[in-house]
Amino acid sequence: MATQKGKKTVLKFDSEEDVSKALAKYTADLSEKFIKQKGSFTVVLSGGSLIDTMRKLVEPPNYKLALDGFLSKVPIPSSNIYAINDKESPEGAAADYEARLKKLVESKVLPLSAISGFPKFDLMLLGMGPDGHVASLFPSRPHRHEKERLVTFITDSPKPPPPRITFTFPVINSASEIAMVVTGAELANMVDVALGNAPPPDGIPPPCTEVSAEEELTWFLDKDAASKLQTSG
Ligand SMILES: O=C(O)[C@H](O)[C@@H](O)[C@H](O)[C@H](O)COP(=O)(O)O
Repeated sequence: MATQKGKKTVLKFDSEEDVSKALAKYTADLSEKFIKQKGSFTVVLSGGSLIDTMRKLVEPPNYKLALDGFLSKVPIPSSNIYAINDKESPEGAAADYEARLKKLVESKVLPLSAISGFPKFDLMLLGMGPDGHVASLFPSRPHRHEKERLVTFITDSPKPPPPRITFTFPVINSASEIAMVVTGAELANMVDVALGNAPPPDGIPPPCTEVSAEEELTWFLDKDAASKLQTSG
């Protein structure tokens, strides 16, 4: 298990729709907070179904909330969006992304964590796979243990597409806030493992058990994903 630095909160909702609404408010509220604090809001978005679950940020009736609290305050010019350079090889794309991250630190867009010394994002929005992978850090791949680099890559991801780049845990766990957005019954067993209520299936703690945020890690679960948690959990 991660040496938990910040708080850990588990939120359970009746449906994925309710998760989506809560996630929109959570994101808009954090945007309000960080914009007030420092005039910027830095967010990392993982792939997968999370992107669809973010829909309420831009759908009515949440749209007004999201507009007032998020989109109007951080109209995101395309120059502020850092997509992966998929014209490069995985190795090249990882090096390119790492170089861009270092430039954001040099230009003071991203601070360094006073705890870890790694670049510190305000918010990371992450999903989790049934094997307990987070971002593209997979249980069976050594790069999950990378402790120096900011961005690494694999060419044989167990989840397609095979070539991927990913933030490493030193960067992920330096974030102020992390939302683990997990919905669906097929993830219920791994949620139980991730929250420390059940031993990992093969005795090796999967990446999801290593996630921690410097301020708060918040799990957004629907009823199905939370179905294995003890009722008091
Ligand atoms: O696939 C990606 O882009 C993400 O890096 C990966 O970590 C994803 O968040 C999980 O695999 C959950 O994906 P689903 O929510 O689509 O199952």
